[in-house]
Amino acid sequence: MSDVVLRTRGLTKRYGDRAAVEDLSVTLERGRVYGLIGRNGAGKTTLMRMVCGLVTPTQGSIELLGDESSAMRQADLRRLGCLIEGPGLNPRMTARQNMHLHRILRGIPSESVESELLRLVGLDDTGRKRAGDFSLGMRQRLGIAVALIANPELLVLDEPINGLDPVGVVEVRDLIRRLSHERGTTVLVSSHNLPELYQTATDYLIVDRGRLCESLSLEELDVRCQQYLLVEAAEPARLVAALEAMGTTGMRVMPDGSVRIARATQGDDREALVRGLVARDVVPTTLAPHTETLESYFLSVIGGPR
Ligand SMILES: Nc1ncnc2c1ncn2[C@@H]1O[C@H](COP(=O)(O)OP(=O)(O)OP(=O)(O)O)[C@@H](O)[C@H]1O
Repeated sequence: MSDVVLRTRGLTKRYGDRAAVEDLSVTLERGRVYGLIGRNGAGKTTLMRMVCGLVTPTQGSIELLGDESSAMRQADLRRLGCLIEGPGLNPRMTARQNMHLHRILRGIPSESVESELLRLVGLDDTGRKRAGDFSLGMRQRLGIAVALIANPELLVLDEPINGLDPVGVVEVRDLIRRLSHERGTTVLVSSHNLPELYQTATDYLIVDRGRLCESLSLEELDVRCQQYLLVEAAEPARLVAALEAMGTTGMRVMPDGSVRIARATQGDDREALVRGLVARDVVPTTLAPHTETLESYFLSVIGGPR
């Protein structure tokens, strides 16, 4: 069985002459949790809507579970569950009745799936309480249970923790983790809460202005988020040339012209660094140790706040 669950190639969605998503190619593998990161309007929801067949791409292709077609077939979409822009629940129905309704609508014969999923999301003891009286966290979990009704291999969640209190956030996080660990479900989840995403995702997709800026695993992120020395000078190009001439390793030039030097590779001989730069007629205006977080890494990739 292939480990690739979803592959997009050159995926583009234009509204008028504006591209919401442009030439975006990603590969999602089985059992991994992909955190989709981008500022407001970056194209996250549009990408998710295309993946879920809710919006037709202007260009490019989506291959779901090895099956490629510009308009994905209904059978493929059954293997995909999504929670985009709030769960489609009937507020007058109980959790069980909502599950029952969606099971019948999706044509799933096995009734036992209702109890099984309600147990999985921790809503098996809500009895006669109606969904309209649930907390936001309970509603989100019920929405996820509904999205899971056809036992999908890919689950797409657009900002599932938006508006949740800390308890609700932990509940959704635990649920996502369990789904990937215990069921091998692949999850694509967007969030603006980067510290939370850091605890949930195994991989990160950073998008900006509709384009994929970077795709990296948690392990790669951790390597990059190690401690580093931030070096800045009045003329970034001369700074970089001087550092290269000094044989500096583990160096990363940022969009703002600053340079990050991984301390693991270069050590922490700041004095030698200053001497080397000054000898090459470059005076560092900043030379300071830093530790990167997912948040600062994200900002460094997209070029900082606009
Ligand atoms: N139906 C539509 N018609 C016209 N423009 C749209 C439509 N849907 C999205 N857009 C535009 O596409 C761009 C990307 O929007 P999208 O909702 O995908 O971003 P996002 O990353 O999900 O943002 P947010 O984090 O605020 O939810 C935005 O400029 C938005 O205005």
